[in-house]
Amino acid sequence: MPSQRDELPNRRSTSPHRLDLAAYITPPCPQPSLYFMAEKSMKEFSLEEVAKHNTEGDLWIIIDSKVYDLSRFANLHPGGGNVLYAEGVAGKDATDTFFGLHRQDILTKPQYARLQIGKIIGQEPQVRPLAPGELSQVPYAEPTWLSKGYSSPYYTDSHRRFQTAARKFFMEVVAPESARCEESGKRISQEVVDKMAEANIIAMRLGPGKHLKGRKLLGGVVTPEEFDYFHEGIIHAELARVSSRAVVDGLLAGLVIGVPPILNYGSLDLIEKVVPDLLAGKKYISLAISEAFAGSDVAGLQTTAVRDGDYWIVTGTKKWITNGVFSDYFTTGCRTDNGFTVLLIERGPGVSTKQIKTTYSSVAGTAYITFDKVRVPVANTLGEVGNGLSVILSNFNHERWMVVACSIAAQRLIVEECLKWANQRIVFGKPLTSQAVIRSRLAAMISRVEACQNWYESVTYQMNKMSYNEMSKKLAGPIGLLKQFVSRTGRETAEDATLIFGGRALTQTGMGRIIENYHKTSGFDAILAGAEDVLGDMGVRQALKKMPRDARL
Ligand code: HEM
Repeated sequence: MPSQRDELPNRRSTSPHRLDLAAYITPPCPQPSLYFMAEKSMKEFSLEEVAKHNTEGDLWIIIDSKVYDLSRFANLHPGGGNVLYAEGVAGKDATDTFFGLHRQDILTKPQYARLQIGKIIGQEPQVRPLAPGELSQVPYAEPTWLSKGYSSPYYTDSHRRFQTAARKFFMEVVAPESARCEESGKRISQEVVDKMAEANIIAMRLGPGKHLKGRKLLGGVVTPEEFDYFHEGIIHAELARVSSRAVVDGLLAGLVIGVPPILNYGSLDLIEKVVPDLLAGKKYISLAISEAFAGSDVAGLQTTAVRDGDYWIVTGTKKWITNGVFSDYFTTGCRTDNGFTVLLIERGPGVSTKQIKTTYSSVAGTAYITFDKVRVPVANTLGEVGNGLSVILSNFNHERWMVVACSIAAQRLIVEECLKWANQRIVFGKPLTSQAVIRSRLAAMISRVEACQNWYESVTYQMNKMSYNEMSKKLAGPIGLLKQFVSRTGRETAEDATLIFGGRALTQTGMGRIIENYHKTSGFDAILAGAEDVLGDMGVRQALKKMPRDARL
C-alpha cells in the first residue's frame, strides 16, 4: 500500500484545459531568491487536509502549490467573498481560476503574501516573478540580441553587461517608485533621482560625449570611452519597460532635451555653472519651445526677447512643457530682432509655471509657463543670435530617437502581456490562443515590433559612426520617418492589445492595467517631439532635396 505521501502527485492535477504555465514562467534564478527560501520553511499540508477548510469562517485555498487561509480575508476580498466559497474554489486548488483573474504580483504584496500558511506536500510553485535583472523567456519579450542562441552585428558583451545591470537598477529602484508616482501624480522622489545621479544614469541619458568623462557608469560596469548610443538606448528601453509613458517623461525627459543645447552651444562658463548640478540631480531643467500659438511650426513662435544692455527681456508663454512644473531652468526658444534665438532662463522673478492636466499622469510635470518681462543675462544665449532654429532642429534628432527607443520597449512589453494573457485566458473552454483571430493580431504585433527594432538598430549604428553635425545633416530625415513609423505601429499595437484583453483593457487596475495605460498614452509618441505627419513629410522633403538631378525612370 503506498503511503498518503506517495499517492500525491508531485504536480497539481491537470484539468482538460490546463494552462501551459511553463510558457509564462521563467526558469529558476541562478541564486535562490528570497521567494523560494521562504517556501522551504513552510508547513506542509495534504490536499485532503486543505479540502476540510471549505466554508465561510474556515476557508483555505491552494494557489500554485501554496496554501492560503482566507477565512478572515474573504469579507475584504476586492472580488467579493462569495466567489471564494464557490465549489471548485473553497478548499481546492484554484490556480487556474486565480490566474485568470489576477496578476501574479498580487501574491507578492506583503498584505497578501502573509495569508499563506503553508504549501502542499510534494508540490513546487511553477509561477514566480522575474528576479531583478533577469530576462523574460516569453518569445519576443526581449529583442533578438538578448535572446539565447541568437547573434547580433551591433551588440557586444559590453552592452550585455550593461543591460543586466540597468535592468536590475530599474526594477529595484525605479519600478516601485514609478507605480507610486503614476498613481499619485506626484513627481519622482529626490531619493530616486539621487540614486540615478549616483549611478550616472542622468548623464548617460544624454548619450556618449565629454560630459561622461571620469564618471563611473552604473557602478563601473562600462567605461565612458566604450559607452555608445546602443548603451544609451538600453537605458531608455529599461526605463520604458518598468514605467508608464508619463513616468518615462517624469524621470527627467526635460533634462534629456533641455541640456544638449547648453552642452553644444553654451559658453564654457555657462556649462560649468549649470550642468554639474543638473547631472547630479540637484537642479531640474526643461525645453520650452512649443506654445499655444505654435507647436511643430517652430518658426511661428511668439515669445519675444528684446535686448536691454547685458540682458534680454523675455515676454511670452509656453505650453506642454514636460517637467516644467518643477524645473529650475528652461531652455527657451524666443523671437528676436533677426529671427529666432535660444536662451537659458533661470526660474526667478517673472517666471511662473502651472500644471496642465493631460491624458497621462501629472507625474510628468507638464506645464504652462508664463515669462513676464524676465531679465536674462546675454551670457545665457545658446548659439548665435538669430540662429536658434538650427540649435533646436539639431536637438530634435536625439529627442526623437529617444522617443523611438522608449516606444519600442513599451510596444514589446505589450506584446509580452498579450502573449501571456492569450495563453492563460480560457474562453469558451479553450485558451484564447485557440482563436485564429487572436493569433492573427499577435502576428501583426510581433511583426511590427521586430520591424521597428531592426530599423532602430540600423539608425543607432549610423549615429555611432557620425559626428553631431553629420547626424543633423544625414539622419534628420531617417529619424523623422522612423519616429513616424514607430508611433503608428504603437497605436496599432495598442488597438490590437485592447481587443485581445477586452474589458480588462479598460480598467486601471487588474489584468489589463498595462494595456489600459498604453492605449491611453500611445498617442503621446505620435505628438511629442514632432507630430507624426509632420515628421513623415519632413523625411520625404529631405529625401527630395537629395534627389540627383539626372535621376529619371
Ligand atoms: C490569496 C488569494 C487571493 C487574493 C490575495 C486576492 C486578491 C484580489 C485582489 C487584490 C483583487 C483586486 C484586483 C484588481 O482589480 O487589481 C481581486 C479581485 C478579484 N478576485 Fe481575488 N484574490 C484571491 C483569490 C481569489 C480567488 C481564489 C478567486 C476565485 C474565484 C478570486 C476572484 C476574484 C475576482 C472575481 C476578482 C475581481 C476581478 C476583476 O475585477 O476583474 N480571488 N482579488
